Amino acid sequence: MTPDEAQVRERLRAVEDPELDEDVATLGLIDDVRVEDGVVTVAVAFNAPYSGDEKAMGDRIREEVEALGLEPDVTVSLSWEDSDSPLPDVRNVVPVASGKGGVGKTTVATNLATALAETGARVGLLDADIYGPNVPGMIGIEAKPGLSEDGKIVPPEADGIKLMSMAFLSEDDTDPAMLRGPMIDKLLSELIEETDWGHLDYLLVDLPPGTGDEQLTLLQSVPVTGAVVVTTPEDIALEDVRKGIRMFHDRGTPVLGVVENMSAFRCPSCGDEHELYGSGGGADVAAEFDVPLLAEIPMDPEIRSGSDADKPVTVLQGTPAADRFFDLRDRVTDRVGAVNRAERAGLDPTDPNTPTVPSADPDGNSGKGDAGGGGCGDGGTGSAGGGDCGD
Ligand SMILES: Nc1ncnc2c1ncn2[C@@H]1O[C@H](COP(=O)(O)OP(=O)(O)OP(=O)(O)O)[C@@H](O)[C@H]1O
Repeated sequence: MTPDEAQVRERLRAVEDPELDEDVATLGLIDDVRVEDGVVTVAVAFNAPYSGDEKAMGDRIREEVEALGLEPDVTVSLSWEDSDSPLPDVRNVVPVASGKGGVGKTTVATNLATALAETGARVGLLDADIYGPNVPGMIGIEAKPGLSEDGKIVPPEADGIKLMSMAFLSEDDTDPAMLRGPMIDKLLSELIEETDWGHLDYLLVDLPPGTGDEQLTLLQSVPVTGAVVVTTPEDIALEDVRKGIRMFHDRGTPVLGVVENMSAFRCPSCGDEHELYGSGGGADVAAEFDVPLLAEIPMDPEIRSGSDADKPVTVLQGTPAADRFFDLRDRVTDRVGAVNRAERAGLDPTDPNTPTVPSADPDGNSGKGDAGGGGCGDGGTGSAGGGDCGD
């Protein structure tokens, strides 16, 4: 006799979530199961396109369905969509922040954006660094934004990334560095909401350094998935990064993790790495706040010349520096997935490493949305090129 939906759900208890230490059915991540003509359609509540963990879980679900003698069709459900959000078509907003200036925040944001775009993810980058909006230069975008028929700003695009920057504003006699308080709030909100981003898997935001009003404006105006916090290893930077992490946690915003930049000097001739400013500071701060250390990126002339030549180093494949950023991308997508799934499961998304008994109904009847939305290969939005669930 063909197994029914309840039996399939029971079988899916064998699929463990690697971050939340619980199975996907118990966590309430199976939105729907349908059995029809030997095909099982499973709609999963995953929302981190190109996350290796979510791809692996998709593969495991397929294996379990096949073991029941049925053909699997794993799709991403649309239950994540939030029509009340000011950015309903943007799946994940990820600010890149730093406690102090000059630590390499923009370098990390631009390289992370190009590394994400390299996978095929739909990526936007908002350069909200009011005091030094330098992303267009670093990423090599010369085109200016356009205007759509319905009056929205159309961001220029390069290397698969849509970019909006405070730098574009200086064209109309407005020096962003002269702006203060409410004007900054207004401009930032406009840049975010009046831009026609289209469907995005990830919108990265290069925040101004520090822990002031501009950062808070952003946190208030859009639903932030989680922040990447960048620091250098020396003590003074670490003190500032602590403030940054506290700011996010005080507002209930998850911190995806810490990036220690310029953690050592990579000698271009011998390839060895030499610690100039000490090491392990980023790891210590990450441990102190119980968030992951996402990457240790050495000071590398390739990274520097990449920014100077308007090409993030991740556009060049196969260099040691590019590989660090590809690893960072993989960690970030997995963490985005973990934070989203923790929230979905009723766990504390600011602390997904500490699972508690989930409040979700173990039968998966979360009551949120229905299944059958876009397949795992299309990011659940119906258009091409999005999420990857192991197809
Ligand atoms: N790992 C690295 N190796 C070599 N050079 C780097 C590295 N990270 C950043 N740089 C260089 O350091 C300079 C400052 O970096 P970046 O502009 O990214 O810092 P920032 O934190 O965004 O600064 P700001 O606070 O001014 O916005 C740039 O010239 C960049 O190319």
